[in-house]
Amino acid sequence: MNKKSVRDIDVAGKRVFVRVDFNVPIHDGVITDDTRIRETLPTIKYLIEQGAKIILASHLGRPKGQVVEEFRLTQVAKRLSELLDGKPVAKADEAVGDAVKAQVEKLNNGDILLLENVRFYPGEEKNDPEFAKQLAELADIYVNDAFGAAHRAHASTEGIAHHLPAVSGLLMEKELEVLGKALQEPERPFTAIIGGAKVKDKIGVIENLLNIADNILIGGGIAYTFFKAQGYEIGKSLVDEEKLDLALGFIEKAKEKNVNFYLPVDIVVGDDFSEDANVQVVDVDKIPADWEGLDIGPKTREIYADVIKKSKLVVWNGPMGVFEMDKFAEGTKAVAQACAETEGYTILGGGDSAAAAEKFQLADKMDHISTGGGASLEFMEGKALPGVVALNDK
Ligand SMILES: Nc1ncnc2c1ncn2[C@@H]1O[C@H](COP(=O)(O)OP(=O)(O)O)[C@@H](O)[C@H]1O
Ligand SMILES: O=C(OP(=O)(O)O)[C@H](O)COP(=O)(O)O
Repeated sequence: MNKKSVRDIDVAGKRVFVRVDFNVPIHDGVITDDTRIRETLPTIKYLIEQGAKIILASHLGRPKGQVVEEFRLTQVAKRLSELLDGKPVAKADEAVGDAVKAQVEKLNNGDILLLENVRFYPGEEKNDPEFAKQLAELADIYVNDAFGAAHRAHASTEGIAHHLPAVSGLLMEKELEVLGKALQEPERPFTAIIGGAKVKDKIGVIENLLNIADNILIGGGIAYTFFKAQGYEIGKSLVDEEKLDLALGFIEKAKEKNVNFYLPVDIVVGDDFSEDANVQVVDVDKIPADWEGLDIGPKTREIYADVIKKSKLVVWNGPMGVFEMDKFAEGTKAVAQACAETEGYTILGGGDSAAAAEKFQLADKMDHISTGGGASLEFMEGKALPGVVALNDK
C-alpha cells in the first residue's frame, strides 16, 4: 500500500484520533455481532503499547444528523472494554465541543476515550469543513481504521484528514492489502462468485471482474436478469429490467475475454416467497410463469463447487439463494462448503454472505472476511475510496 500506516509515525504521548467502524448490529440494546469491534483491537492495542492518548470515533446506524438515543455508542464502549480485558473505555456524550476537549485533556498515555456517534451532527455526512476542523482540534494525529466506511467522504473519514497527519490503521491496511493483492496480482485460476439481490450495486463489480477473473459464477437474485436478457421465462423472479442489455453485453464480453461466465443451469423455484412455499427443481429454461427462482439447483451446485475447489483464489459476494429460509439455503451452503474445502485463498465480502457463512458455521474456514460490504464492492469495482485517498502517501 502506498499510504502511510500508524506504524510509520511516532504516536507516543500524542493525541491520536482513530476513526473506526463500530457500526455493529444492536437488537434490544444488545450487540449481536461484535466482529467489527474485535477487528480494530490490533490498532487499539498497538496504540496502547505505544503510549498514545486514544480518541475513538465512529458512526452507528443512520441517525441523519440528529441525536437518536438508540444509536448512542454506550453499549459499544462497554463491549470494547470487555474485549480489552476490562481496561476502562471512557465514553463522551458528544463528539465535539468544550466538554469533549476537557475529557481529552485528562487522558493519560494509553487511555481511551470513545466519542459519541459522529452522525448525530449534520456536518458529518455533509463533510462540512467546519465540523471536520472541530474534530481535528481534538487531536495531533488522525488514523483511519474504518474500512467499512472508507467509501464515504464524510467529515470523520475524509475531511479531518486535511487538517492532521493522516495514516491508516492496521485493519484498514490489512483489508486494502488482502483485497488489493487479490485483484492486482491474483493467483490463478481466480474465481469470483457474485450473488445476492442488489443487481444495481453489483453490475459495476461484474464489469470490472470481467477484466481480471478467470471464472465468474453468478447466483442469487441477480441471475434472473441474465436469463430474461437471454429470452427465458423467469416467472416472478427478481429482475432489473433496465439492465437487460448490459447483462447480455457481459455474456458477450466474457466470450471475447475468454472468461468462463457461469450462470445456473437449474433452479429451485417456489410458488411463494415464504418457508411454506411449494418447491420444485427445474432446468433454467423451464421456470413456470407464476413461480419464482429462489435458489440454485443441485446440478449448478455441483458445477460451482467443482470450479471453486479448483481455484487458487475465490472472491465471494452475495448469497446464491434466499438462504434465510431453509428450503432455499442449500445453494449458498454448497458454495460456502466448497469455499471452506478449497485450497485456494477465499475472501468473503458483504454482510449477508458473511451472515450465511456464520449460519453454516463455516466462517472460520474462510481466509478473509471483509468488515466492509459497500466498501469492498466499491474497491472491487476499481473505484477510489475517499477515506483512503485522503491519507498521506508513503
Ligand atoms: N433468488 C433470489 N431471489 C430473491 N432474493 C434473493 C435471491 N437470492 C438471494 N436473495 C437475497 O439476497 C439477499 C442478499 O443480497 P445482497 O444484499 O446483495 O448481498 P450481500 O449483503 O452479501 O452483499 C439475501 O437476503 C437473500 O435472501
Ligand atoms: O455497515 C456499513 O456498510 P455495509 O453494510 O455496506 O458494510 C458501514 O458501516 C457504512 O455504513 P453506511 O452504509 O450507513 O454509510
